[in-house]
Amino acid sequence: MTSSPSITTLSTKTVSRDVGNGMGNGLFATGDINTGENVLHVKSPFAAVLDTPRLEDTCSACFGRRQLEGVTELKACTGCRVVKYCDRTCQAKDWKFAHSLECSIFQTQKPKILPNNARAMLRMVHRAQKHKYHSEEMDLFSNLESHLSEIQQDEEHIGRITMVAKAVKSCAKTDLDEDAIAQYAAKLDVNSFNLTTFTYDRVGLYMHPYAALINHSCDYNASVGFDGDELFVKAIRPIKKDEQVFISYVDVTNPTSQRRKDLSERYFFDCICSKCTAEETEIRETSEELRQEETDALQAAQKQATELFQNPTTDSDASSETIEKLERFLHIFHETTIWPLHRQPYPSIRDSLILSLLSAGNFPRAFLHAAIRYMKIDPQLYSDAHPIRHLHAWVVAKLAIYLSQGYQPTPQDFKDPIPLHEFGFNFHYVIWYILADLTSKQAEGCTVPSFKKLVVSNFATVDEEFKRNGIDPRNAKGTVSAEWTKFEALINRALERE
Ligand SMILES: C[S@@+](CC[C@H](N)C(=O)[O-])C[C@H]1O[C@@H](n2cnc3c(N)ncnc32)[C@H](O)[C@@H]1O
Repeated sequence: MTSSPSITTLSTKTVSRDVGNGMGNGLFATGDINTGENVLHVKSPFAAVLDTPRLEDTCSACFGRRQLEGVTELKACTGCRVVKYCDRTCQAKDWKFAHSLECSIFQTQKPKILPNNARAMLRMVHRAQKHKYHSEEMDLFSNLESHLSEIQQDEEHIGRITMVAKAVKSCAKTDLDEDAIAQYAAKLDVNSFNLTTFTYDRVGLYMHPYAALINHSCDYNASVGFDGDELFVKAIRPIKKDEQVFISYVDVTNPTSQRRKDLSERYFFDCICSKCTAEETEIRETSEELRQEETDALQAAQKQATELFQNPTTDSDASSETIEKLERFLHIFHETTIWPLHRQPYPSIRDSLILSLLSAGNFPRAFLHAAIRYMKIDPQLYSDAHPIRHLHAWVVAKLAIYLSQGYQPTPQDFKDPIPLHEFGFNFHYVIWYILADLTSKQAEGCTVPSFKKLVVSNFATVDEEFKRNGIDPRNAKGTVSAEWTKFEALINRALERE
């Protein structure tokens, strides 16, 4: 059976229907959808909550949107003092949405703060009881896959679900029994999204039962992004009428075996997409072609990398030991000479290093690695429209702006493999070029509206600055190209020293 949703807070170019072959329901395009177009836009969540550490520094109504636009100080709810808001507008919005139903519970729980999934369940249980959901949303939620029978086979998993169901039952004002609440918990596990800011930093979890109908493929055709509490699913490549819409549930830059493990552990299925099948054949063929010493070098590097992942560091660990360790691992892969820059775990280690360098305030070195990622790695991993491609370009431009605006090098910076004063290119032309390129790709890009606005307004400022100095880089193609060549040479030099 096909059905088009009539939920007023949702607009979409899809219908849901049974897929067959064990996938359950899925979403299918009702017409041709171009790259960058909205496949689905949900204006109001079923439930969205912040991760516990983010309650302190992120608004619980706009999830950081207005902070990224300039609001600086958050005010705590005077009732529970657990959630914080930009101002009265954000507070009133969340009070009406669900906080009026949970504020007194948060007060009685103090100083304990319920975990994010329990807070999301409280919201769902209470809003359902107050008939705050469209009946169709409730029906969709009821029909979602919970995988409870599989979860029951796993003692640790069912233990976690039961514990959270008990916690919610003990504090919620509800007639639902613990088993029914456990169903909510299981559905949340299988169907929720990572809630992110419009610059793609994770801040919490998000649930909407129509968006949850999108199935996974490692060769996906759509991507998910958030702008405050609004969800956008955009076409990452053209989607034909009647084609199924797919997103990626896991990091598909990981090898097939890792993806399969991640998907079966959280979503209980084995992926048989074209990418998984093709990669298996490719790996077998490549390993037959490699000489023995190349295989040995790759295996040694892989072994050391595996050891790193057995002792993972937190993403933004700024300690010098962590930075040294991550750099050592980059060096191991570099030394093999045949490990591609874009093959995992090489790119993930660089991502962690960039975050650590940013937290440690080492901006010149963070810039070099972010530039390597933008120039050499992303084009291999992501299509032009992919939001990660846009985000990483934005990070390079932002760091370049920061370094060009009176950044004072620290004594540490002078010890860097390539110190800032040796960068040797004109930042302004490179910033202009990256932002001009990003701006020209906005229509087909899969980023969300606030991100697009940020890029366009920053480009306008940089362009204005040039014009004030009597220069239009559009008419100085030779200079832009010469500066870009120097920038590329710097990246190559940094890579040689990896
Ligand atoms: C977020 S739900 C997607 C909607 C789901 N098909 C339903 O009918 O409720 C995730 C679940 O859908 C199924 N699923 C998603 N992608 C799949 C795939 N590529 N192959 C098999 N099953 C898939 C799995 O059961 C998974 O746990």
